[in-house]
Amino acid sequence: MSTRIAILGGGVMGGTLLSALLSAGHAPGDVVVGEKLAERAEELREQFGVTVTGNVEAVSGADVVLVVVKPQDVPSLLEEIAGAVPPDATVVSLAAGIRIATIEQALPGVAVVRAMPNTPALVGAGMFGISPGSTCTDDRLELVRELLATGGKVVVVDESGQDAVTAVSGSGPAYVFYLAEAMIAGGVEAGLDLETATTLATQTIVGAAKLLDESDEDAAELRRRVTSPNGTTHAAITTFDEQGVRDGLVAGVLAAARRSEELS
Ligand SMILES: NC(=O)C1=CN([C@@H]2O[C@H](COP(=O)(O)OP(=O)(O)OC[C@H]3O[C@@H](n4cnc5c(N)ncnc54)[C@H](O)[C@@H]3O)[C@@H](O)[C@H]2O)C=CC1
Ligand SMILES: O=C(O)[C@@H]1CCC=N1
Repeated sequence: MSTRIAILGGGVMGGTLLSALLSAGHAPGDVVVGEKLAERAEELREQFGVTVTGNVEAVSGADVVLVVVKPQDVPSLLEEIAGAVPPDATVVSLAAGIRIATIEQALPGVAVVRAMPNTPALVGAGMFGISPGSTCTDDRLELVRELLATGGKVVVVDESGQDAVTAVSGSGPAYVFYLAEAMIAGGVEAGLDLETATTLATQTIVGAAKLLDESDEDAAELRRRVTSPNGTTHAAITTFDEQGVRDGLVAGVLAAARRSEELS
């Protein structure tokens, strides 16, 4: 039998998951969205042909409930759906910093999975780190893995690793966009027009990411292969090191992990 899915919160990430699930062949009739903004609800109905309704109605009969509202909206949402979630449903929270224990306390007896997504899921190239709750069986975790895999790659980590996952892949797309902004700015300063600099930087990041993904070599070796002795890359990397760019990036990732810990 097909899996019935409720998506609570149809914003950027909820809409992304909805789109990924339907593209992967889940029937619009098997997905119900709970979205409180009337205008957004209408948009989702029109674009995807799914039912968009209240949260309580959305979770009734669901096998899997995806919680995709902002972290600060999670406690009241859990309170709202507490009596309505089927006892054999699996609840997946994608909200940054919300602990499994918090959800298990709010929904006693219900199996929980915590997941950290990222925005490249918008183009089917997302990264999800998922952690099973105390009563989540391997079968349920596998079902959640399969559902999220429609939007990208999925790794299973212990919940204690979620702050690090958030720091590397959750926030990570922003680091790459930051690099892109800097490469474009450098290109313009070196004499290119903005459009050309943007095309060069974008395709370079896409190509390097693809090479890193598909090559058997690690990042350090791939970098070494671009770097001729005393050449242009050497000049750039030496300057990055002198200016503390690498250390700054490592410190930034650690700051994100600490912030994630603070927020939960
Ligand atoms: N955007 C990102 O890069 C990432 C987002 N996340 C997580 O995904 C979750 C959602 O984030 P976004 O989609 O970016 O936010 P968003 O603001 O675009 O979407 C949230 C949606 O939930 C709706 N909503 C709020 N309260 C509701 C309620 N009680 N019932 C039904 N709908 C309700 C809002 O109207 C909105 O459409 C957050 O918890 C965030 O931590 C996690 C990692 C990355
Ligand atoms: O910046 C944030 O707090 C969220 C979590 C991961 C990505 N965005």
